[in-house]
Amino acid sequence: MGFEKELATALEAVREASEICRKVQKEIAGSSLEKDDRSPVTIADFASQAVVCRILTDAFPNDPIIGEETAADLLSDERRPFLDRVVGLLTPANPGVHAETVCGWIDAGRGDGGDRFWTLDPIDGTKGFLRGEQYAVSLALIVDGQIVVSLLGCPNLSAEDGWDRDTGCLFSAVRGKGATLRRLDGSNETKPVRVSGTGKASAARFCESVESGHSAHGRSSQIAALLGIESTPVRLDSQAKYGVVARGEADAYLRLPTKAGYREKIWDHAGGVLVVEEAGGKVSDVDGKPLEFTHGRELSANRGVIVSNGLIHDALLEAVARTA
Ligand SMILES: Nc1ncnc2c1ncn2[C@@H]1O[C@H](COP(=O)(O)O)[C@@H](OP(=O)(O)O)[C@H]1O
Ligand SMILES: [Mg+2]
Ligand SMILES: [Mg+2]
Ligand SMILES: [Mg+2]
Repeated sequence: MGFEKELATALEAVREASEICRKVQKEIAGSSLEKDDRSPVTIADFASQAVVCRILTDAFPNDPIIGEETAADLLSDERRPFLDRVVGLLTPANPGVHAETVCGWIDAGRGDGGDRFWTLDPIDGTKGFLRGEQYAVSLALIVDGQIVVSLLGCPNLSAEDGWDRDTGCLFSAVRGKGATLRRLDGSNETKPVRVSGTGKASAARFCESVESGHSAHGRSSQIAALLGIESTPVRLDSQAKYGVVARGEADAYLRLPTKAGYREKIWDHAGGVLVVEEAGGKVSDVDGKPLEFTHGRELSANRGVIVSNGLIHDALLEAVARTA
């Protein structure tokens, strides 16, 4: 199956959501609040989830969506002004839309898994978004446990080679059909995406999370030292890290477990994984096992994530094991 309709619908959804995110990021002050787990969320996270869920549900009414956000975080009286701002972001494209309708769109992302479902991170890297740095809109379709379509909209990641640098870029992949880069505007010009050819682990350029609470920075420098790597890792937020490995600007992305018990969420990876794999790279957990997208909202069978150009993957896993 070619998944043409799925890809076209997902491209439209990620583009529309990214446009809203860009608009909010220009006037970000006062646009965020804290969730029960103390992590930040902004009006753009909710608006992005609403837009993507609306577009997906229109096109594929039977497909469940597992999204990060829930409208429950907007429903107290004191948060009503915040909800009204989310509605305001959706009004230009949906004149007269009501708060209840918007909450319904957001909660279309509360689906369960199954044989065929979508997973959505409406803004991955919310902390980066708030700092004016990298973030991504991440969307993937999973069928029978396999990611078959994946997209990463990266509004603050420059497109390469003469493309307008301010446009941002959009990675996509369909299983068996390769990975592709587009500008984030309406243009449909595409470029193939390929990982680097770096075969010597000592020459590897790492990237990792900005947030040391999300990935153990100390351990990644031990791993780099073991491999004889002298360059310092590039730190950037969000699944944009998958994008930079996919297009060969970095050779590996290490996400090393921190405090015991944290399980990675499927939406923090699904959009990036297939882009890297279809670009010729490899993704596994720290034990070398493939990521399993068949256990609901979490990657509960995996610990950490190692992403590479493929060529240096075994060397990375060996060094990871030696620092365990
Ligand atoms: N203790 C933890 N360990 C690993 N990841 C965590 C974490 N706490 C939060 N995260 C996840 O890290 C994601 C951001 O990753 P990165 O640091 O690569 O930008 C967050 O996504 P959101 O920003 O969508 O909430 C969040 O889901
Ligand atoms: Mg979050
Ligand atoms: Mg995320
Ligand atoms: Mg998020």
